[in-house]
Amino acid sequence: MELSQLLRERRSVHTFEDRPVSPELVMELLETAIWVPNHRMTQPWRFILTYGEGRRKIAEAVRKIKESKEPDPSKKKEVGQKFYDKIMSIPMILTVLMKEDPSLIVREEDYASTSCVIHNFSLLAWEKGIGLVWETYGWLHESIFRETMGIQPGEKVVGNLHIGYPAKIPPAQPRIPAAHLITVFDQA
Ligand SMILES: Cc1cc2nc3c(=O)[nH]c(=O)nc-3n(C[C@H](O)[C@H](O)[C@H](O)COP(=O)(O)O)c2cc1C
Repeated sequence: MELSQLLRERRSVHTFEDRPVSPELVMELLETAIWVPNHRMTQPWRFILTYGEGRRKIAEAVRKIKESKEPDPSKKKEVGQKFYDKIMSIPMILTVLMKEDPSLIVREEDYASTSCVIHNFSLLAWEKGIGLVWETYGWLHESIFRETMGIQPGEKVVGNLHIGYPAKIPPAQPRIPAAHLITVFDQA
């Protein structure tokens, strides 16, 4: 597939077939995805790959978080179970972490590079028929989740990528043409 077609046709995918994704394939794609521009070559990223029975760790952590936040005691169990089931319905989750440099400038550059890794990975996956969505829900920053995943102080959770074979591909969301957003200086 032409790169331009791949870029235009990729979508964020939210619902997946009940079909496993090969961890070997994901690792192979990730090895290519990390070839991003990276000022100072800090390579600040780290990844946690969760699938199969491993998903129960995340599902249990989310259950605890959601139960603790539900004010109505009669609804706690139901709400916790809903989020537990949601996590268990996702074939694979890639948690993307980034070392947070004390310098704001370096941190911003590092976040830009890590975002490039994620998008590279997302395009490579799409080329193989695998969909994903980059999720940044609030509970990524809860201590229960961090402890469950062994996330160290000074590591930023950039996102959870929900990965799987798409059950449904959402329609494209329109983009403002770049031509409407560009200022050109071509004369003195
Ligand atoms: C930094 C970032 C965070 C995102 N967080 C979420 C999220 O928490 N939940 C979600 O459904 N989509 C999330 N998305 C996906 C966007 O909603 C999606 O890219 C956008 O709707 C455009 O759709 P498309 O990717 O199919 O073109 C995120 C995307 C980015 C780049």
